[in-house]
Amino acid sequence: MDSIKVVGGAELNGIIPISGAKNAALPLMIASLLTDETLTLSNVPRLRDVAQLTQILQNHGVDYSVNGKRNGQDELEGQTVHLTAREIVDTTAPYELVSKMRASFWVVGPLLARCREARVSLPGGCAIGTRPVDFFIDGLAALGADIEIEAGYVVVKAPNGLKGAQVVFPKVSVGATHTIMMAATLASGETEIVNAACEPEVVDLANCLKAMGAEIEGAGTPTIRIQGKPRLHGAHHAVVADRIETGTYAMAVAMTGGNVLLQGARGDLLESALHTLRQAGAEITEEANGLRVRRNGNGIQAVDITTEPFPGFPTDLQAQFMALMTKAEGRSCITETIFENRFMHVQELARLGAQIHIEGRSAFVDGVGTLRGAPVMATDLRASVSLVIAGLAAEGETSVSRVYHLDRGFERLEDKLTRCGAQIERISG
Ligand SMILES: CC(=O)N[C@H]1[C@@H](OP(=O)(O)OP(=O)(O)OC[C@H]2O[C@@H](n3ccc(=O)[nH]c3=O)[C@H](O)[C@@H]2O)O[C@H](CO)[C@@H](O)[C@@H]1O
Ligand SMILES: C=C(OP(=O)(O)O)C(=O)O
Repeated sequence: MDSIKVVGGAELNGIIPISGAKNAALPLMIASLLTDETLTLSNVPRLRDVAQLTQILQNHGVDYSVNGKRNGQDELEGQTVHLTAREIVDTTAPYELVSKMRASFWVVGPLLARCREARVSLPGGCAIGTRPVDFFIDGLAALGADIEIEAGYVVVKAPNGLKGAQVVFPKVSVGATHTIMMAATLASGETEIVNAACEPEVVDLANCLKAMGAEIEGAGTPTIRIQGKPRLHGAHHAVVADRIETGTYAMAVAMTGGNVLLQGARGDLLESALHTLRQAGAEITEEANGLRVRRNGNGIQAVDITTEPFPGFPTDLQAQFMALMTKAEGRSCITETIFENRFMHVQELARLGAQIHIEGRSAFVDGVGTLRGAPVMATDLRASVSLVIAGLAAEGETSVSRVYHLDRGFERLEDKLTRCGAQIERISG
């Protein structure tokens, strides 16, 4: 299995292009199931999760093609993909495919809305909590679906089609919001989603659905209203910039020092995280073509954070922020409120010399002067990249194994960091 070798100590200086967001690209690709016309998506990142979802969609009958530019720039740019679900040939999403990635479960909404039935395996995904699907089941039932769980599969049927209704989520869920919003676009009448997720990826999906002919109001607020339509049509949509990749590299620069332009980044998508980074001592400025992050000389201050749904501090940046806090001056308290098991990076950061102890939902990080490189391993995507960030500032060599986690969500990670002066390489093995 491949690993990533990082030799710490170098500052980061230069330009890092920000890719299209994984967490937007995935639901956008799934939206192609809602129409028999072609959905064209540009700025799609080249990631393992995108390849995995492509396989799942192809299994349903989606025709998939890519036409990136065939010149030297191509490898640096997001790809443009065309997805055409002229006919759904199979309404089953099998365990072998769905168990690898949480978001693949979301096909249940479009398949049910378009074909009036679906059989979708219970999902997998990052091991960060139990991650049930009760909100999806209750939401689809509210739209009139009959639902049974059979041998690990969610079997949904709506022989007379879905009917618009009020769907109230007990807790904010990004995936359940995506799924019910997509299903409701083809239901009869109005659907109101109450306590909807406000994440930028929900807004991006809503914008694409609107371009496909859906009528949606309120995306980005806790109440979304959808007027169902008999059919949607093809469209062209560009995937929004990845706010988690943006925050990750901003934290890497805060960690190592230096001066990097995060090209194409949108500050309005991660104000809470940027505010926290400024409090910690990073200088962040908006420029015409992105965000510039600098830290020159000054130390990093300890800051407390609590993860929250958007616009709060994102759980997907918690591990990276913890890595930064391992070298801060003072004690930081990091509280995780979204997932009950998202501190798996703590014991690995400890291998590098970090001082962290956990009390319930909070981790207390006492900054240390020096981290020292070591072999480490992570069990999920953001935890893995937090170890890379720590390795960039550690003395000596850090080797991060289970690189396939990083490949799920970070496009050309080693290349982007190397171009800014980091000593980082992939070791095949
Ligand atoms: C591919 C993608 O976009 N993944 C993101 C998405 O995951 P995902 O959509 O899976 O996360 P949710 O927003 O659904 O999860 C939020 C919380 O709701 C709970 N819950 C959710 C559904 C349900 O039916 N029942 C239930 O109890 C979850 O266990 C969790 O505690 O949002 C998370 C929260 O911002 C991010 O960390 C993930 O990166
Ligand atoms: C948790 C994540 O992904 P997933 O929901 O696909 O497990 C993530 O992107 O950090």
